[in-house]
This record gives sequence, C-alpha cells and structure tokens, in this order.
Amino acid sequence: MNNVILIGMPGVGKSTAGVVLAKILGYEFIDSDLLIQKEEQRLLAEIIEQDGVDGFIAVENRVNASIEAERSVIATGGSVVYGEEAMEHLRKIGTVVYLRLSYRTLDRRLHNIKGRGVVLREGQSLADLYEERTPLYEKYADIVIDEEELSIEETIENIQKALYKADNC
Ligand SMILES: Nc1ncnc2c1ncn2[C@@H]1O[C@H](COP(=O)(O)OP(=O)(O)OP(=O)(O)O)[C@@H](O)[C@H]1O
Ligand SMILES: O=C(O)C1=C[C@@H](O)[C@@H](O)[C@H](O)C1
Ligand SMILES: [Mg+2]
Repeated sequence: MNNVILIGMPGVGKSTAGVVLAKILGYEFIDSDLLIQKEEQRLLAEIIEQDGVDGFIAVENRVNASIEAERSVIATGGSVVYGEEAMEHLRKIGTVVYLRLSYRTLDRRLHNIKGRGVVLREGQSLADLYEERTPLYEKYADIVIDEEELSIEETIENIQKALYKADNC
C-alpha cells in the first residue's frame, strides 16, 4: 500500500503540507485528527479535557491503528508516536516521513500552543516535549525532511524528491 505518513511536532506543517502533497501526487488526503474527531464526535481539546492526556493518547492510538488507506497522504497528530500499535500499523501501510524543525523555530511558530490542544502533561514545557518526542520521531521515520528555513512549497518539493528517491511514488 503506497501511503505517505507525515509525523512530527505540532505546527511543523503535516496538515498544511500534506493536503497539497496529496493533490500533487494524485493521492487521497487523510488527517488523523479529523478522523479522531469524527469517530469520537468530540473536539480534540474536549477529548483531552474530558479523558485526560492518557485517555487521548489511547483514543489516538486506536483510531490510527485502524486506518485503512491506499495511495493516501496521512497527516497524523503530533502525539501519534506515543501509540505503539498505531505506529506499527502506519509503518506497515506506508512510508513514514518525519518533518523536522529546530526547537527555536518551532517555539517561534507556535504562539498559542494550548489553543491547539497539544498533549502537554502537568508542568511540561514545549522544550520538554521536544526532547521527549524527538527520539520517537527518529525511531519511526523512514525519511527525515529538515524543514528549517524552507517555505511550504520547498518542504513539499523536498518530500516529493525523497519519496521518488526511496521509490515510493
Ligand atoms: N515551511 C512551512 N511548512 C509548513 N507549514 C509552515 C511553514 N512555514 C509556516 N508554516 C505554517 O505553520 C503552520 C503549520 O500548521 P499545521 O496545522 O499544518 O501543523 P501540523 O503539523 O499539522 O500540526 P498538528 O500536529 O497540531 O496537527 C501553518 O500555519 C503553516 O502556514
Ligand atoms: O502534538 C500533540 O500533542 C497534538 C497534536 C494535534 O495534532 C492533536 O493530535 C492533539 O491536539 C495533540
Ligand atoms: Mg495537523
């Protein structure tokens, strides 16, 4: 199954770049966050508020582990890498692309991190989250795209080039 799965910190552009990439490749586009909201009939922020961080991670794991797709670009949520079943499944159905940004650039980009419904534990900062997740993104990535100082268009072009090189598309 020729799917392309985008992973990375919140705000790196998985959804923004993913939808355009899908259009260029002639693929379907799936946003895991929207799937979660549809299946749960609740907003992501509501799930986090009502079920807590671990509850949200469990829901995200279940929904992502059950995605059936072909020739699709799948933009995951930033916290998907906490779900082992989800990541095992996603690796089986496609090429996992990690969109990487430095902490400094990400911090600048994410002015309103709480408003985005990010999975932050009590007392955890964005820097803590970055440090905790980076090894997980690296562990699951088939391809790493360094987005630093790239425009959205350049990012998409680099993903495309890397996919062709890996013989995915
Ligand atoms: N080079 C770039 N590539 C992608 N997005 C960029 C770039 N530069 C700026 N942006 C902006 O950064 C934001 C990325 O948000 P987006 O919702 O796509 O992130 P995400 O990775 O899907 O996050 P989440 O994990 O919360 O779903 C957008 O507002 C986009 O316009
Ligand atoms: O990185 C995160 O912690 C998250 C990112 C969003 O895409 C959502 O999946 C959710 O709000 C958690
Ligand atoms: Mg997104």
